[in-house]
Amino acid sequence: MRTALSIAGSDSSGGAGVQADLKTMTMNGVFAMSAITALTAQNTTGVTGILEADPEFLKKQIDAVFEDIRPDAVKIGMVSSSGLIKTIAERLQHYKAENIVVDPVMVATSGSRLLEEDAVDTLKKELLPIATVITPNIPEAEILCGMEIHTEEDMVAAAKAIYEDLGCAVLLKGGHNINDANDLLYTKEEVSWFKGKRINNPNTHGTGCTLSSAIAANLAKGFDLKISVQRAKDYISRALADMLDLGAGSGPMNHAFDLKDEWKEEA
Ligand SMILES: Nc1ncnc2c1ncn2[C@@H]1O[C@H](COP(=O)(O)OP(=O)(O)OP(=O)(O)O)[C@@H](O)[C@H]1O
Ligand SMILES: Cc1ncc(CO)c(N)n1
Repeated sequence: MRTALSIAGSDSSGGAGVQADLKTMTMNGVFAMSAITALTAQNTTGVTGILEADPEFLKKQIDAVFEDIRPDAVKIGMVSSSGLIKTIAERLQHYKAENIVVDPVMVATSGSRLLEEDAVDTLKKELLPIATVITPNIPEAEILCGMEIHTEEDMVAAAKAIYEDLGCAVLLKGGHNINDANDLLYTKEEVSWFKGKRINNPNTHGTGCTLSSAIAANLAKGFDLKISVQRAKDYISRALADMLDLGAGSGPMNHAFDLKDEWKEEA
């Protein structure tokens, strides 16, 4: 069985973070493991507390995984602060990890900061350049490239600027657009659009975590990046279409839908 590791924060309400990652990876047919960067006390209405792991303990978790069950892919979500980012980058390079998907999580859907402001530079210098692909949403991409994004042309220009600055493929997510949910993949070879019909579901807590984990799971199974992104997009559309409605705020997606074997198959 193929394997994947989520390096991310815990979401007590189960919709985002490590909990979303493990559900998504399992549904996509890989064995899922975790190294937790931070505990959050969180629900659909917001984050009420954050307790970071210390970098030495995060290192122990990553070492425990790599020295026993080497992951075929690694997804990285909430990294919280510079010390944790440096530890992750150093360990992944040490183990020559492959298929690294970084979701540069900065602010939760509810508005709480999940990355310290002064850690953005460390993220850009140390972690993003070693990624196979990064998956910023529009506000995150604006911070990474310093330009405003209003149109699809702006999305192409921003993804190009980030690619040229950091050297990693960029999947710029359009989930924050009003009318559609079109994502743009910018790689060394080509620019591809993944067109998505916007599903009228306000419960989008954890969409970014789910998409990046589904990409990692499909890379782990041997699909190339473009196919992995398409399969991940199909997965998230299916999960959103279930219209689960839990909690008072932006609720989580359903992952426990009837499983088709095609979600699990390897390349
Ligand atoms: N209402 C929707 N209908 C269809 N697809 C959506 C919808 N909302 C988001 N998506 C898709 O979900 C994925 C995640 O996108 P989004 O831009 O919402 O990420 P994010 O802001 O990082 O998520 P998070 O809310 O977890 O921080 C993208 O593929 C996006 O196109
Ligand atoms: C722990 C955690 N990671 C990521 C996100 C982004 O959705 C969140 N809300 N919580």
